[in-house]
Amino acid sequence: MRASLIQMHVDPAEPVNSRRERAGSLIRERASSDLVVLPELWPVGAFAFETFADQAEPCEGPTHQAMSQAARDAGVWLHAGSFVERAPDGTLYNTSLVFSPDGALAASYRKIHRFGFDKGEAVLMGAGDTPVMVPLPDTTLGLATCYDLRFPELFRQLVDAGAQTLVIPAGWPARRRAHWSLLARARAVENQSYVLACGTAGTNGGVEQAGHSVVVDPWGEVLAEAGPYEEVLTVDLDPAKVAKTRADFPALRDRVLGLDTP
Ligand SMILES: NC(=O)CCC(=O)C(=O)O
Repeated sequence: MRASLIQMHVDPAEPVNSRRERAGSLIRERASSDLVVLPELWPVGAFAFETFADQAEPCEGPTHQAMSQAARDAGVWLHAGSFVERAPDGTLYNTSLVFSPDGALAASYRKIHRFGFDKGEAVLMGAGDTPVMVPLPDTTLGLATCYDLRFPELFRQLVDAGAQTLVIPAGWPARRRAHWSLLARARAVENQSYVLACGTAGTNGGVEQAGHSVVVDPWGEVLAEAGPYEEVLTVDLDPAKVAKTRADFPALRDRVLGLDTP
């Protein structure tokens, strides 16, 4: 299974429409991949909070349409990263979309853990409350977004429900790059799963982005890692490696659940 992670440069100087077109072109260039992944909030920038309300779209807005078309043109499964969704009741969400190769929407996921503590995304957006998985022909995706990476219980829930490949679009800041790399590997090792973690390059909202998108295998080996600039990582995954790792080193089986609270 060939996966491509498109680490886009997100710069407020580039109009959203042209970035959307550019994303479509980059996806079409990856027609030889089975799965293409984009980062978090690439239309606007994960830290460009002041633009969220203006750039919010209904679920079937321009980003949905452009990504559906690109998935169909390329004939790929597309995790289209996330965009600012305006729900019918007016609430904003950080929403990821996954399209099948015929361009149909296969799944959407509203980010559960909002970043910013008492400001930014945490106050501007509503929180999702539903973990989401997407069955592909060769693997089952478990979806998470950026700050979710810090919450291992979400990933364990996804894995318990059958996820084998954890997909994490992000807009992770450069100053916490060490956490990003460490946590991506940790989630792969502890869950004996592939991790596809796709970030952005550039600076938005005054926050320099880390880049360094990474693909980690179920044993924790880094199969590919991007640098700090716009870049596409393409990696061949062996879906059977998940079951093999879990059988050869059955740590997931050895969990002890339901211990008394000390
Ligand atoms: N967009 C985000 O979720 C940023 C997360 C982050 O900066 C961190 O966890 O650190």
